[in-house]
Amino acid sequence: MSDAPTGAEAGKFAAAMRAVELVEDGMAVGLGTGSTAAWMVRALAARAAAEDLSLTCVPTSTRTGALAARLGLNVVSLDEVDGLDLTIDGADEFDPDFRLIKGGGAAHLQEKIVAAASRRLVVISDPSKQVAHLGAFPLPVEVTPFGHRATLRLLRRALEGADVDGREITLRQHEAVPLMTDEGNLVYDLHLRRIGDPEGLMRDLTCLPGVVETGLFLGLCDTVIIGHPDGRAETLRRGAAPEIAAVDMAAAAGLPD
Ligand SMILES: O=C[C@H](O)[C@H](O)[C@H](O)COP(=O)(O)O
Repeated sequence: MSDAPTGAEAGKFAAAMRAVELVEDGMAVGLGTGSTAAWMVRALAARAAAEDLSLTCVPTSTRTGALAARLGLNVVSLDEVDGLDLTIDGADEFDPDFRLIKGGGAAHLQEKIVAAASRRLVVISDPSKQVAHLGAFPLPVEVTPFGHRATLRLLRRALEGADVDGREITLRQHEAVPLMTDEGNLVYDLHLRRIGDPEGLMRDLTCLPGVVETGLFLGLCDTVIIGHPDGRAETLRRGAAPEIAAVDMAAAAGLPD
């Protein structure tokens, strides 16, 4: 049990609560990673227990898998299912075409594989992630540890001709050492400030030897739910008018930790 969330956390909670309403009995569901996705896992666990839902859940990171299993969800690996009905995940940025930057928590490789195996990817967000153009959030690029300095040189060269406003690249650190992803790789963060051509940039980066995956999610997401701190959850769908629903914010106190 926990205190009622405030500020951005309240928005994340509202979005998560609204998103889990999309889950139906019998579904195979992809579980995203991050602080917003953690609200969703808790909300889903509460709903599954209250309604005795039979769900199969595929996590996108070891930490999400541990949380989901601890809260009693039926957790399996992606290779144990034929596909997923729905994945619910957070994002670091989304633009008006529902193009995303993900990977602030370094989980974007597994997240993208799970999203691509899902019929739908629904993003849950607080209002701060909505942007006119991608790129203010540094773009994560997962690379193999082998030859990563050579890969860095290739990344620098690829950015020379790219339609971006910044070109600084940093190696992601965790507790003063290079961060290692769940897949044993490293992450370079590309500080681009503005990405003029996300599709072209993704093509130019993913073809480089040593690059495993980028945090650009293009053409994968069809719905974004923005949670507001006052409990409004705004659902944006491609080609449809936004829908607003009110979420019971008091329900946060009843979620399992
Ligand atoms: O690698 C992490 C994921 O892509 C997250 O979904 C993303 O960073 C958003 O995380 P949060 O909900 O904590 O802002």
